[in-house]
Amino acid sequence: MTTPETPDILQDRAAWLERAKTLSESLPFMRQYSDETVVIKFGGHAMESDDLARLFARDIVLLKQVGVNPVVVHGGGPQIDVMLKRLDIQTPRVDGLRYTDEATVEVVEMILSGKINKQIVSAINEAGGFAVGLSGKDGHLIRARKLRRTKKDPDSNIEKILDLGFVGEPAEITPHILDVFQQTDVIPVIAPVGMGNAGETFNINADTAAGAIAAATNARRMIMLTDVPGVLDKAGNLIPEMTASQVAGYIADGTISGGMIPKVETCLEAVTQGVEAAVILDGRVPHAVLLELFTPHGVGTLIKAD
Ligand SMILES: Nc1ncnc2c1ncn2[C@@H]1O[C@H](COP(=O)(O)OP(=O)(O)O)[C@@H](O)[C@H]1O
Ligand SMILES: CC(=O)N[C@@H](CCC(=O)OP(=O)(O)O)C(=O)O
Repeated sequence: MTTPETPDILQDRAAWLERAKTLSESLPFMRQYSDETVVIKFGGHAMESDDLARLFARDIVLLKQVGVNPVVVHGGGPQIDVMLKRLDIQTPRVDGLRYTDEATVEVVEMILSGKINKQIVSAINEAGGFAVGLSGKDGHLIRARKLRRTKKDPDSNIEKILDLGFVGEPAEITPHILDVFQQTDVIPVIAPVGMGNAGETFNINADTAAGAIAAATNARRMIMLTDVPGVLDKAGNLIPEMTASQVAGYIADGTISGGMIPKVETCLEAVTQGVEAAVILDGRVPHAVLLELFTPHGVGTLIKAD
């Protein structure tokens, strides 16, 4: 005899069966990444919704639980913007990088190493994980130096040296402290702040820091979570795959601009240095990391060497 609940129960059962099937199908992918390091860059835009930040934290805990070694490197650009505005400090950006004077670098370190880092650590710990927050200063993880970069002056066509103040770049990564965590249940969460030889603090673009850490840890994959579906062409369509020479062309013709420049450059650098694949993904999509790693339905832009 059927009761009024029967259809619901059957529906529930079908839904759970579907979930069990999905889980079972992800087994070969999980095996593929078992004991492998995956560096995940969690961008400031991707973390703006509390719900998404909670889902992200759960996904990171799940990765660790199934034997992957996730290393989280986070940004916080929009959150730094808010604090600088409150303090009435004006800072321009050049090609996606924040000009960083002495007052700004203090705020950058406070927001990245203090506020955001601890928010992510807390979210992962609340989700049942065991996260530890570090900045590039801890354990000499990121020894930094002043960023050396030139830019062509559009009028004279002459390469000019860019002086971005306390913007740094990784000079040397000492992954020793991360190696220690790999043998344990600890999930490292890294703020992109580094120390120079003279003890000065450098503000490092989070994408750049993630790339350097991915290369130094021989990561299998680097995943960049941001607030767009990936790299878009001029008509707004997703570019599913890009090689080094295509990246250069897209930057030159203005298709790729602003914060997307350090992202694609970092991905290229990472794959050139041995990271198997670098992907730019939409962090606003729930479970974007799990979809990318454990299903054949990864979406976004994959960056490959030429
Ligand atoms: N070709 C492009 N495709 C997609 N986004 C682009 C492109 N060129 C520039 N962008 C900009 O880059 C931004 C992502 O970089 P950024 O703001 O630094 O993100 P995050 O905070 O996640 O690091 C996008 O929101 C978009 O405004
Ligand atoms: C030099 C430089 O630009 N540093 C970045 C560091 C944070 C960051 O990269 O955050 P997102 O990943 O959210 O953009 C900044 O000051 O905003």
